[in-house]
Amino acid sequence: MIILVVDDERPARYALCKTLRGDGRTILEADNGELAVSVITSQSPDLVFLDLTMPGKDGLAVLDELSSHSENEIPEIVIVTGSDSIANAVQCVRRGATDFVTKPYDVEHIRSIASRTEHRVRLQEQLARLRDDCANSHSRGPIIGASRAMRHIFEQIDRAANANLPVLIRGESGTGKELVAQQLHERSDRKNGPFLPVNTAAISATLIESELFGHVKGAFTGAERSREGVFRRADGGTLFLDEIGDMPAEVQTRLLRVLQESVVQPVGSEESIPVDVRIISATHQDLESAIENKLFRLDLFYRLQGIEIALPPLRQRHEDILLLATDFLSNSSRELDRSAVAALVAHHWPGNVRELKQRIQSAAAMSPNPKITARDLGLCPETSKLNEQLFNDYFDLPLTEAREQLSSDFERAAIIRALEHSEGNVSAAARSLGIHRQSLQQKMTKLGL
Ligand SMILES: Nc1ncnc2c1ncn2[C@@H]1O[C@H](COP(=O)(O)OP(=O)(O)OP(=O)(O)O)[C@@H](O)[C@H]1O
Repeated sequence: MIILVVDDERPARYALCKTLRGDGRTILEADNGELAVSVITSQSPDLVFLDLTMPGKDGLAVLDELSSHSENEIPEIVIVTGSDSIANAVQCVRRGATDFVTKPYDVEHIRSIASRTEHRVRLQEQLARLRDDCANSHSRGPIIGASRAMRHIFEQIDRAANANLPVLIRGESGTGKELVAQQLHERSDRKNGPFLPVNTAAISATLIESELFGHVKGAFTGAERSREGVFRRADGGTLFLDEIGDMPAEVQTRLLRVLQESVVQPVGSEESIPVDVRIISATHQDLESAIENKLFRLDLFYRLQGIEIALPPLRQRHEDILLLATDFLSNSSRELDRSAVAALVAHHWPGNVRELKQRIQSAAAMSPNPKITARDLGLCPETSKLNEQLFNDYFDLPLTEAREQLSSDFERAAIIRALEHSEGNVSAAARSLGIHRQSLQQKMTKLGL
């Protein structure tokens, strides 16, 4: 804790400083109002004992000046005054001072004021730490998640960021693999270097080598100029190789060489150029079966896998769904209604967070009402429920019974969905289902709708 003692009289300052001395306390002194203002603004003391009567800028003027700097928080200020100027001291309290003491002061009273501030400072520090911990446990940069699985991912990001080993990120499409790769880069010593994402599945097999390693002029028909390639462009930074499960075999071989020797050889060149690049790769493919089927090199797999981070699908982390949904809505004035909340939690999320983001953002843009419904999200609660339980409820039944039950459950869900879409208009629902109105009415009666 920092305490500032302001008094123009040296012996008075000395006595107060002596009274206040203690473990963990830094005591600063100022012998005039000007200096007091400058120390308060530059050192941000936690507690100030301010003499009211001083030549030049007195205590009241110091307070006035501090309150005119509205950007700075006024610290806890205790006015020290003679018994003849209590009225002025009261004035000071009105202008923002916390308290006042009269001279000759009681030493124990002064010490108790300091202890009280010390206690407050400690509580504030604890609160700030808790707030940080809390914010930290729910996000890493733009990555949000409160589930146990995501908190584990956050710990892995923290540990892996500076490990300077390759990282292989696995997970279904839309689970946030690229976001994780970015955070690993942002939190590493390489953060001032480039972060280059390359979708290896999107580059044509004929161009991929030149894309990754570059080429020299004339290396092949159409190579009118030499090209650097992403490895050299990412020198000193991180290269994010996405969809590595779809990389052609000959590129796998050359990539392995770069990883083993840290040199690249541009297409058409004999020259080996050293590169310092950290590789983070990602895939949604089952690499083990690709290896078994000789589609992916085992030695390359081991090279890329240095550290493995496996992102769980969204349907396995229900706690994150509403947290993410609320975050995706944060720039809009819309809210989710109860049907939307139920549907979000029940949906199977085949497209993971990408699908959630897209559904929320499009509902927020398109919904005419302030409350977003399940229908605005394109999620009918009945079908979502069916989706979630799909097949699970039927496995224990004999096959023929299961087939009948499944068919009748599906019919019910399809009818409810069609009726919801047509806002209860039976003719329109029948049209969308491709059946006659009477037939739909009979089915509705049978199903008790
Ligand atoms: N935990 C998360 N918090 C916030 N946004 C997320 C999270 N996970 C994914 N997203 C968002 O979802 C979208 C898809 O994420 P990303 O591109 O990182 O997924 P991916 O696993 O790399 O997908 P793909 O395999 O299809 O390339 C992005 O808009 C991303 O910002």
